[in-house]
Amino acid sequence: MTTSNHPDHLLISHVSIDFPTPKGPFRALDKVDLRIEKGEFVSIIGHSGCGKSTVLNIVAGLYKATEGGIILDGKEVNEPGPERAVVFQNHSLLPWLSAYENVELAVKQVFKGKKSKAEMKEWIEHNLTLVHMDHAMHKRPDEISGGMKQRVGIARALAMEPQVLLLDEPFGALDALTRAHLQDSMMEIQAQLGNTVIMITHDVDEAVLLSDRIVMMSNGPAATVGEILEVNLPRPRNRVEMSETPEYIRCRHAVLQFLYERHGRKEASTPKSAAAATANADEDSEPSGGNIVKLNKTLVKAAA
Ligand SMILES: Nc1ncnc2c1ncn2[C@@H]1O[C@H](COP(=O)(O)OP(=O)(O)OP(=O)(O)O)[C@@H](O)[C@H]1O
Repeated sequence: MTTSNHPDHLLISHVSIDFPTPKGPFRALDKVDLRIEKGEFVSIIGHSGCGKSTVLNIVAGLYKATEGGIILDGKEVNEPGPERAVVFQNHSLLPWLSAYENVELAVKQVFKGKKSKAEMKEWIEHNLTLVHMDHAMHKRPDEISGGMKQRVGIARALAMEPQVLLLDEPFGALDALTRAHLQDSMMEIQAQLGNTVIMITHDVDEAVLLSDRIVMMSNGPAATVGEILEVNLPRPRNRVEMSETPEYIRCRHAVLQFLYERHGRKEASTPKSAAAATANADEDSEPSGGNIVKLNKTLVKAAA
């Protein structure tokens, strides 16, 4: 874990949220507390619907906590800002713009008046190169693969020079091989830039491979932080070499046990043992259509 003189770089303090419903307020989160250090990579894992995206949306400033709040470097944040960039599961690129132009939009928003035209061009190209998209920067989203689109989304977020990168299942829609490549790229980028990252995932191996700490959430309603696991694996991490180390196996087992033995979903008809369970916490989740609806809701809010 990165050491820092600012242990409370990002503070999620006593966050609760009630959503209005026809039957009255629905408490989705109850007293979520989390302290994150600068440069730390934290994953949030939990069963579908427990409130992971809600936590991320509150940190992003897209949702407002009913109680408690978010403090970044000593200042309360309650609206979106470029210092907290979000990458969603399904890329949110504008289809009529090239990869370069999509990144340019964000860069202009943040650096207008601060960087010259030439500096902006260099910065956009630098960020696209960082995610290995320099060869296709003038292609439009419909001309590139899903993995490449996610890379552009990550470049766009990084180009805003955020202090905190918020990743909402960034690799969830990708095939296993592309997902592995992007996970490796993400580790390289984070080693280079030292961003603070909060990533939501359903994938236990992804959480163990990438994280300094894994935050395991209890089931909702009124979900909260159940347990926090420290991943004491040295960096740089190599997925093949690491997969058989005792620490990797310990972490993987701890997460599976939390998810399937201590916090198994109540509605699951047959209880699963940690050993029998797949490493993907999404196994019990709702159809992905729910996620798409939720994503659209978030994007509409972000655009408003
Ligand atoms: N805008 C909203 N209005 C009402 N209820 C909401 C709203 N957003 C989320 N919820 C509810 O809050 C709970 C947490 O939802 P959230 O999307 O944060 O869960 P999640 O853990 O991210 O789920 P998944 O893993 O399926 O993406 C769910 O019960 C959801 O139905």
